[in-house]
Amino acid sequence: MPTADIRISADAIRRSKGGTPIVCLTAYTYPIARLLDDHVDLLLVGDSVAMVLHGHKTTLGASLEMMIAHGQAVMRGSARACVVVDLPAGTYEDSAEQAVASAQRVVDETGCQAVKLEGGVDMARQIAAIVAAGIPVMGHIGLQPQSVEKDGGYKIKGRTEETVAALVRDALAVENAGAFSVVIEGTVETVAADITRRIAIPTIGIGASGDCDGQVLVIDDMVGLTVDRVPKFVKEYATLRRVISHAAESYAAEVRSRTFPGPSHVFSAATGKDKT
Ligand SMILES: Nc1nc(=O)c2c([nH]1)NC[C@@H]1CN(c3ccc(C(=O)N[C@@H](CCC(=O)O)C(=O)O)cc3)CN21
Ligand SMILES: CC(C)C(=O)C(=O)O
Ligand SMILES: [Mg+2]
Repeated sequence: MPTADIRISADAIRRSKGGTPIVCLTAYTYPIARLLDDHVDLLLVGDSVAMVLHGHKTTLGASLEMMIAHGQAVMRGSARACVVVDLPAGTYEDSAEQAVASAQRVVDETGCQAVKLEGGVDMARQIAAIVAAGIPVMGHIGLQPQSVEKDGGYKIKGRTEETVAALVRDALAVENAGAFSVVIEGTVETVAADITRRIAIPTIGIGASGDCDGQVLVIDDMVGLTVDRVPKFVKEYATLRRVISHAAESYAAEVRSRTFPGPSHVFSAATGKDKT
């Protein structure tokens, strides 16, 4: 079990701009949180959980209940990392009141350090209201997966002058609304680097720029567990697909040949180990 409950706060993340890059990964489960907690600054319970663990086609399959259940699992498995939980689509866009109610429920039921929501100028009121309620907010601009249907796919942002200007306006709006940091996803590299220089809160890049103040990846992508095609910006540091497939192949062969269970996996009457 995790011991010391001295977590990195959202404010500590905010103050770390300009220092060592911020290390962030998504986490959705207790064992993965246990394994990552020693190595990262920030664990993001992303709404990507709907796709990665639940098999939904898009992140629009995430619900507040799903995010809370995974947020609780990640909090149980971590002690040190700052834990941020995504607000899923349909739980914050309508009004500041709806956004505060959803954020408050996530924090009350999980104990996480902060929430994240997608949007810039269009969500500034929601961000400001959640911050005013005492809950730190991480912004998310650029490619916004919750807008995949409106956008007609996962399209890289900032390829035209107008979209570059819109990205800068979004970054400034998120900063001015009081967010402690902002994810920049799927943008032209120079635009993310430029925004990083222009705002005082840390930028966390994903498919954005090495000049961002930190980086994030989906954990299953990073360890090579994603079975569907991974985005171009992913680097696989392991190939767990292969490890799991080989383990299942060996297990199946041993069950069919009656090699498993072996003598050490069964209980004999003599030792009494099978008595209850
Ligand atoms: N496993 C996983 N990892 C992720 O990083 C991730 C998800 N799932 N699901 C939600 C979003 C979607 N993501 C993506 C997916 C593809 C591109 C991408 O490479 N887009 C190309 C092709 C666009 C198209 O097909 O039209 C581009 O050039 O824009 C970017 C981000 C990132 N997020
Ligand atoms: C990849 C990050 C930024 C995310 O929003 C998610 O995993 O849902
Ligand atoms: Mg997300």
